[in-house]
Order: sequence, then C-alpha cells, then structure tokens
Amino acid sequence: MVLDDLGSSLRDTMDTLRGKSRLDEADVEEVVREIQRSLLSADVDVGLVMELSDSIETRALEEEPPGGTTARDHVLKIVYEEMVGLIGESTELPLQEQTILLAGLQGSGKTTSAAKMAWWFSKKGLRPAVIQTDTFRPGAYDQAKQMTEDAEVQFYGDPDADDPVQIARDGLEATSDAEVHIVDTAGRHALEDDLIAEIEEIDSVVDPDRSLLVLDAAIGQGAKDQAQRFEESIGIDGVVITKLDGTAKGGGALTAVNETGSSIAFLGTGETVQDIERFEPNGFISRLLGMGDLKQLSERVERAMEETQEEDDWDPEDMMEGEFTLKDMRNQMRAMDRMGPLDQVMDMIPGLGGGIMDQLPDDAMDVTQDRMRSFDILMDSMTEAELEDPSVIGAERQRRIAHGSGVPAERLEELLEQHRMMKRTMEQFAGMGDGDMQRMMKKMQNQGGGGGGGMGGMGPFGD
Ligand SMILES: Nc1nc2c(ncn2[C@@H]2O[C@H](COP(=O)(O)OP(=O)(O)OP(=O)(O)O)[C@@H](O)[C@H]2O)c(=O)[nH]1
Repeated sequence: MVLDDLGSSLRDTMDTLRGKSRLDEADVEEVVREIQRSLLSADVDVGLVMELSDSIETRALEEEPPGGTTARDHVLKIVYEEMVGLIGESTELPLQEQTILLAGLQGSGKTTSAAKMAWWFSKKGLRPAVIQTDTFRPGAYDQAKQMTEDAEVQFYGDPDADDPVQIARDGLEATSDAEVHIVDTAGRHALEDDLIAEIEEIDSVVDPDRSLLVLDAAIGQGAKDQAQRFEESIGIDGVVITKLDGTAKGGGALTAVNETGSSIAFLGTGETVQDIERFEPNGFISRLLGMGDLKQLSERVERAMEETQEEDDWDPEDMMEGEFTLKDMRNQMRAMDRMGPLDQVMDMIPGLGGGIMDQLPDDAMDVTQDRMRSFDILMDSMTEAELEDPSVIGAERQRRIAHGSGVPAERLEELLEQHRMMKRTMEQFAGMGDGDMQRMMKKMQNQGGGGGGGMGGMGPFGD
C-alpha cells in the first residue's frame, strides 16, 4: 500500500500523544520529523514535503484545539486535512456517456487499467468498450482481449493492422453502441518523440472527454517529467496510479499529480480486472492514518455478497432464518475470498487498520487464507448430509473425511470448532431486534482510531 510506512510510523508517533491534552513544541517536532522521513522515503518531492510539514507545524502550534479534543486528535485532524490538501480531490468522472483516452509509458499498466475501468463502469450500470490501439507491443492485443473477456465487456482491436490512428477510428465506429469508450494506447520505454506524436494524433481523432495518465506507483521522481510532457501534448485530466499492492512508495506519482494540478481518478491494487478502486481522498487518507475506510469496505462486501449469491445460488436471508450449516459457512468464506486479500480488507476496518495488523507477523494473513483453502478442500470430501448437519460427523466420519481430502485431522477439528462458533454467533444475531443491531453498528463505527467513523465524504471527524 502506498506510503505504508507513513501510516505505521505516524500511528506510532500519534500513540505517544495519547492522554495528553496539550502539545509542546517537542511533540510537534517529533510528529513533523516522522512525516518528513516517511514522505521522503516514499519518493515525495522534497519541496512538497517541506511545504506540507511547515504548514502542519505552524497549524499544530498556533491553532487552539477545539474544546474536548485531545492533543492527539487535534494533530491527527491537521495532518489529515493537510494530506487531503496535498493529494486533492478525486478526478471528476460523471456516470454518463464518455470517451476516455489512456496515456503512459510502457508497462505502466495501461492495458490492465483499461480493462479494470471498463469492469468498473459496467458495475455502475454503463455499457463500456475497450479499444486497443497498441500496435507496438506484441501481445498487447491478446492481453486486452483476454482481460476484457474476464471483465465481460466489449472489445475492439485489430492484430493485423499497423496504424493506431486508423484502429482508433474503426474502433469507435465498431463499438458505437457502447456508452463509455476507453481507448488504450501504446507505450514506449521512454518519452520518445514518436510516442508523443502518435498519441497527439490519436487524441485528435478520438476527441476524448478525459485523458488519464497511467503511472506505476513505484515510478519515483521521473513521474514529474512524464506528467508534464503528457500534460503539454494532450492535456491530462487525471491520473491512474497502478501497482499500489506492490510498493510502499507512490510518492513520485503523488508529486506528479500535485505538479500538474491534476487529480487521481483510480487506484490499481492487483492484477485481476476487479482490483481497482475509485480514488476517494477522504477514505484514502483515513486508511493511511489508520482510521479505516468504511465506504470502500461496504462496497466490497456488497459486491462479494452479490457475486456469491449469483454464482452459488445462496441467500444470506435464509441463513438468518434456518440452521447455520456448513454450506452457509462455506458461502461466507467464498464471499470473504471475493473481497480480496484479508490484509487489505482489515486495513479498511476502523480501529483494526494499522494497530492490530502491525502486531501480526507478516505471514499471519496468508496462514488464514491457507486455512480457508484447506477448509474448502475438507468440505469437498463431505456428503450432502454432513454439510447440512455437521453434528453427524463422529470419529469414524472424521477419519474418512481427513483421509479422503488429504488434509490433517486437526484441520478438520478446527473447521468443526469454527462452525460451532459461527453458529452460536448467528443464533445470537437471529435473536436480536433491529435496535440491538443498530447499537452494535454504532459501536463499531465509534471504535475508529480518530474517534469518528471515517465514512465516505465525511472525513474521520464528522462534520
Ligand atoms: N500487481 C499489480 N500488477 C499490475 C497492476 N496493474 C498492472 N499490473 C501488471 O503490470 C504489467 C504491465 O501492465 P500492462 O497493462 O501490460 O502495461 P501497459 O502500460 O499496457 O504496457 P504497454 O502496452 O507495453 O505500454 C502487467 O504484468 C500487469 O499484470 C496492479 O495494479 N497491480
């Protein structure tokens, strides 16, 4: 995750402020030093770092914390606001007919992002099409074709043609019934003149509503030049930062956004078409500062639940009414799996983000996912009756299942124990009235690190 280091070191520093009602200069200096160190090591431009840290320092010392606010919350609020100011708003992206042109260097993730964005628009109810004009990189056509198939969206490309401008023209015509056109372009190793000339020509034929620059999060200081060059030639409306799953940096990309006065449109967080997030500055910074991002989390949960219901023909409502079976447990696990890597999900839960995650060994989450996989294999070896009512699984059946699945018997015991636990929890839920449910949700929200929810556009401190 981008600026990961900033998140964890800031949280540590903030923790030392717990319980204090006033800040002295030494406290503020300590916080500012941490911020500088982390931002610089994440490749944020020095000038920007100085600007940001100066204003944090001045505000933290001069502004009176509002009554009832702890020193820690006061500083956190200032850091939060200044970071949101640095990163800016999200690129405007109305959900309507539009043409989007993608630009960027080779390997930055344009083709992948084109398919991801198409998937994203399709989930928002629009009909997207991807047009692949990259005739430069062998394999770009096949890659785009495959990814758009995965995303279940329309695709146009011509592996035999060699004129990208003509492909763009033909592509727009061939996909005229699509509502959102995403035009992928060729990259080059560096900012060669012919790349710029080519994209200018495509730009004039396509006449995009938005041109987005795709930047690899690990790009470092070079991002600034690239952004400026593309800005001069075709005008950049927004940036897509890719490969955030693979780096703790990302400061170069943030600097580029700031330098060109553009904004961030999307974040890429993995290699599959679903690994894309619309950039939301409030949620992003909240997550970074360990306050969780409830909005992204609820979107992911909703999506995962929908898919599980569609594909496995499962209705969670039934689960609340009848017995909680092993099948229900399996469906829940599948929904969890669809939400993406557990550590990313945990990061979005206020109060859990940072704090708890930092205390776990690095592979703790893998182990959990590993466990889920072996549970799945064990359940494959069970009969229908056992899945419906695991209480029939005595010692004899346990031996058979463990043997048949090749999974150690202890795992099976863990599975049965986990099922018993979840069943008990479900029974408690079922006995709850709506009022209890609401109180519990409220409690969860109030456990957010900054003392607030971190919900959507509201920021972690409420309004
Ligand atoms: N882990 C991870 N990998 C990514 C992400 N986005 C792209 N990639 C990978 O990065 C590599 C390059 O991505 P492409 O989409 O082919 O890049 P491109 O900009 O279209 O490249 P050219 O067509 O050569 O200009 C591929 O192996 C992708 O799978 C991401 O968000 N996370």
